[in-house]
Amino acid sequence: MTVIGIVGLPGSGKSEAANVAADMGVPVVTMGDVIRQECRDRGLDPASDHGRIAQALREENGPGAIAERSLPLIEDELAESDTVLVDGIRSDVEVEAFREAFGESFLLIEVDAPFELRAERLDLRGRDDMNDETGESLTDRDERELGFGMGKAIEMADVTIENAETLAAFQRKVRTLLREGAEEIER
Ligand SMILES: Nc1ncnc2c1ncn2[C@@H]1O[C@H](COP(=O)(O)OP(=O)(O)OP(=O)(O)O)[C@@H](O)[C@H]1O
Repeated sequence: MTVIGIVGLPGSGKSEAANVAADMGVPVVTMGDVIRQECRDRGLDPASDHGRIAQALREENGPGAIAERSLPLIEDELAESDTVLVDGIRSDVEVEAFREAFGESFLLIEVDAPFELRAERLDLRGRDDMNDETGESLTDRDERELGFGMGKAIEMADVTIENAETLAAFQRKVRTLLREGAEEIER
């Protein structure tokens, strides 16, 4: 059994790593789904209330709340598949929740790409890499994510995958790591 978590700054390539897993038949549990479900349970619209409900869940049930609520979803997938990938980890507290639940079977992967490449890939060009739709610059977004504890989560990673070359090269690295990581833990 292997549970693989993915961390990295905005635009580093976390979703692309999850896509590789899905293409390999590895189920992907997205922690955002927990928040979207909670929005619906509270009669709210996930599109507009996602951020507020994520914050409310953490305030009401502690900083590990979203990780805790994703555990049953992961366990359901583990009933069918030896490896499951978890996308959406935002903090060290969440990493600790997964380490507690899965012990040595939890492998944390960091995806890393330089700021300029992340800005380019997120199509944020011009002054201070501002996103015209949200009015938030990539610098601000990085700071917001680091404020949640993403920096500490990244420091806890077991493996780093660099994503500074082509998408095909990155996909190859992720495929290799998904295969080798699983084998290593089974040994
Ligand atoms: N090596 C690469 N070459 C070119 N484009 C890439 C590469 N890696 C990722 N991208 C593209 O960059 C964008 C950001 O990648 P992705 O969505 O995987 O990042 P993320 O870490 O999930 O970001 P976020 O935190 O914003 O959800 C996507 O459009 C993706 O297709």
